[in-house]
Amino acid sequence: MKLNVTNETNRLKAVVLGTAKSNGGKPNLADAYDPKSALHIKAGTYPKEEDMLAEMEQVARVLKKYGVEVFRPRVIQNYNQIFSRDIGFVIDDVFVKANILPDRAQEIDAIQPVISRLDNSKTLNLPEDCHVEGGDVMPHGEYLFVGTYRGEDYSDYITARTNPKAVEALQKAFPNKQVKSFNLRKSNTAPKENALHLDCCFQPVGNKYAIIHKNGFLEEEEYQWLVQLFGVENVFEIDKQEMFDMTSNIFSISPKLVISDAHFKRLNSWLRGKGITVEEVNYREIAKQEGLLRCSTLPLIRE
Ligand SMILES: NC(=[NH2+])NCCC[C@H](N)C(=O)O
Repeated sequence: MKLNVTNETNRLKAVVLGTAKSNGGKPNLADAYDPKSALHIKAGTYPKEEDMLAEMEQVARVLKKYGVEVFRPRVIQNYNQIFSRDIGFVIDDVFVKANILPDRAQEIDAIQPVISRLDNSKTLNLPEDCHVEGGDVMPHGEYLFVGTYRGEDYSDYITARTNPKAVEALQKAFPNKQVKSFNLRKSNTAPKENALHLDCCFQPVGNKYAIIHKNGFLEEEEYQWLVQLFGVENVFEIDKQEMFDMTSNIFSISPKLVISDAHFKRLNSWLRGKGITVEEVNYREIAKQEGLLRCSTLPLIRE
């Protein structure tokens, strides 16, 4: 299989879609690794497997409708495998294995059948002390955008998943790309103050647009840099509640076609106004675990 991903929106050909099968049910509060899951565990509203399964089937159906080849992970019993995005990522024709949160380390085994189809020279393992998850990594033509957390207290945050060492290693591994990193706001306890990954507060869409949440960025100038790159008139700014709802975490099948949540009324009508077709699904239960459509997909081939 020849991989190819150079941006977030080119016509999608092949993708891994996570699975909610045997996801292990409601974790103990102490075992939650993001604040939004913790909130729902406490409130007694943690999502049920059957509901999440049904939601993810809607996405599978849309992908198939548009002729996308869909791979699913092998099911590991009682293990959360919904958010395939984070376990690895494709940059150009290279598959990079993520050095993910130890709680999620087994997830990669489940896509071994996909990895084994790749040329060995086209897979990359970063050194163990380079922490990185796919939700923080976005190729964008000549650029590689990477969400990170640069604070000295990095290790206090279970919500900080990509460290500056990984940013450096990615720059070394992809010398032809200009790596642009973004210091993201982290909170272990307040989901509205937590940009868990870059894709929780930013994502390019269409051929020149982007969705963004200012408060997700710790450095004003890094936020401004993105706004200038896309042009202020092409940027859809979302508020705290919208970030909490995961509004930046839609998924592009092509520059003219996205999968979005039916509840994102404001975003969806803005997208349609830009000539983009919006396939709506219901992903409200998945969203309770602080991830959404981008997080549950791992693109392998885009045109
Ligand atoms: N790319 C993403 N934003 N992924 C979301 C992952 C959510 C999952 N609950 C975690 O904390 O790891």
